[in-house]
Amino acid sequence: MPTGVPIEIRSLTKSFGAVEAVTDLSFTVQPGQVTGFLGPNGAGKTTTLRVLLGLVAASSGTATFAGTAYRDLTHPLASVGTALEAASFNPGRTAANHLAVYAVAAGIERSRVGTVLDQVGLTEYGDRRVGGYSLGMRQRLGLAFALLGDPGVLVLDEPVNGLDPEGIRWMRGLLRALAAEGRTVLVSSHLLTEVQQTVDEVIIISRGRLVYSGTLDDLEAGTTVVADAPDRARLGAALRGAGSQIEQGPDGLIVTGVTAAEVGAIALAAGVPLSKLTARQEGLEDVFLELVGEGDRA
Ligand SMILES: Nc1ncnc2c1ncn2[C@@H]1O[C@H](COP(=O)(O)OP(=O)(O)OP(=O)(O)O)[C@@H](O)[C@H]1O
Repeated sequence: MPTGVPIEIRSLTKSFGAVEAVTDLSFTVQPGQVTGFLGPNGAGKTTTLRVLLGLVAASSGTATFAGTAYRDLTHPLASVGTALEAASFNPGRTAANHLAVYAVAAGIERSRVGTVLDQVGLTEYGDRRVGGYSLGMRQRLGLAFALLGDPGVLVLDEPVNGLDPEGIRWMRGLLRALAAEGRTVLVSSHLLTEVQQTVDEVIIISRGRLVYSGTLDDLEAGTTVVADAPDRARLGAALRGAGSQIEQGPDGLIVTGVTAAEVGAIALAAGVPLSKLTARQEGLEDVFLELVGEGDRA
């Protein structure tokens, strides 16, 4: 059984002329779990993955597999399986033919072609030309290619994009099973909801910088407090004075970054009687949008 190694991104910066796509980015992706690599469009996910896979050079910093750069891997396809977005397959060739060509070139047993087609549910379509494939079938073929060398690490760019709900459920099961075997599985997406039930860990970037790295559970624990007082302005001033972030909500002040008990204590200390105090679990997507600075657009 292939075992995964950590993916290590260290102080990675990548500029394209005047555009800094990735800035001083550091994170580690551990084996044995599915990690989501999240951020809105243009956040720098694809750039990070392209540097990791040796497709573009970093401006500074490193992106390695346990210290080894992709180009220095002895057997790349057998170590790291990749499916980048918009993978291009010759439309005139069949899926089985495509995979066989790659297998032969990489010295991988031809029997793996049937195995991976089976793994991704394309066995009965293996002899059809890829030109007739739906987006979802192309995604499955991309994954079949990634699995061809039975690698310990999988790097997948937007793998559920284009899949129907049934396909997403299937992909979730497969990725979780691959991680449970000890592989390192990194899955990028611009939608947290799309991968929410698939990932254990999340890395969130925005404008090329890390904004969150940790478990999905910890991310979910973000709470908001709604508080109100007959004298709302005084309550607002007291909370602001204590360093809390507040905004006007329909039924009170929405306070972030503190617990309900802390809001109560701040109000008491300021001598402001409260008329309302409730802790509200934020929707996960709200937390995500807040982190990436798109809360206003939610
Ligand atoms: N080859 C390039 N030349 C110039 N700018 C680039 C190039 N590649 C990416 N960028 C810029 O770098 C930034 C990050 O892009 P990137 O594609 O990495 O983001 P992303 O998070 O993958 O977004 P998406 O989800 O849309 O793919 C963007 O501002 C993009 O315009």
